[in-house]
Amino acid sequence: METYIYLSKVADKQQQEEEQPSIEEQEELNVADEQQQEEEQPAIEQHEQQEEEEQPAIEQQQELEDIDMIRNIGKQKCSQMKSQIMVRNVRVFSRVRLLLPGQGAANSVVEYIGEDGELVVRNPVRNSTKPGKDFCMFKFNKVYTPAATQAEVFKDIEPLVRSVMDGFNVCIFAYGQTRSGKTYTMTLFRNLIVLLEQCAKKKNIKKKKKQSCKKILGPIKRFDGDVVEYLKVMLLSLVHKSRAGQGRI
Ligand SMILES: Nc1ncnc2c1ncn2[C@@H]1O[C@H](COP(=O)(O)OP(=O)(O)OP(=O)(O)O)[C@@H](O)[C@H]1O
Repeated sequence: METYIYLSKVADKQQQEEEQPSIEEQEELNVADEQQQEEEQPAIEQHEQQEEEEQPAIEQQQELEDIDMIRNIGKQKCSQMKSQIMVRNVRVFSRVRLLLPGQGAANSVVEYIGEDGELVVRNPVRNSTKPGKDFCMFKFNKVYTPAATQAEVFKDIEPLVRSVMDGFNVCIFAYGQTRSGKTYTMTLFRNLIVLLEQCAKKKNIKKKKKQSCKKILGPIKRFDGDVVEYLKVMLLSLVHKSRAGQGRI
């Protein structure tokens, strides 16, 4: 193999020497080249000038394409956001109430509270004969431990009030068995009323926002009683309407 390469190299060298033009021939070739270049020069200049003239148009076209692309991305993002909002339209939070005096810790059925909304409860029927049925896991948007304060819960509800001020319809309600802490949690609405009142009084705020706040506050103020009671009445009337087939929740 090595011998073959060597021979081929020698042959190549001989061929190159034969193909090499003489000095006179080379000079002739150079002159011809220069002549050709001179002839082509105006055409090249014309082409360059044309490119220069077309450049702003190309840049403009590019700009328009970029704007189109940004718009399309914007539209996609908007529809993505819309679907995300739809998915997150209903949020379910669970609040585990602390045990009240007289309720022994042994009676608690809560086995595990995860940070991502997992809640594992134990079957209160002891010595269940069905294996695998002793524990049940639920998934919520968030689970508040018995240590969670009212302020912590309110922090998550507050953005909903802000969206009410922006004109969105929001419904918050508590559901659970008796003495599970619904009224206790709903007293947070007193804080919401304070927020709405502040919004309605603010000077540097949009007219639409002010109107939304006043619209909600109006019937609450006219109600002769506590705000939580007002909300209970509202919810109850909705349930009655729904039962009578006149409306729905
Ligand atoms: N997170 C909590 N921390 C401290 N005490 C609580 C908590 N949640 C509820 N409680 C107390 O538990 C008791 C029952 O709560 P609450 O009255 O809110 O229950 P409820 O679900 O509204 O009951 P009902 O359905 O009978 O109206 C009250 O004495 C309340 O103060």
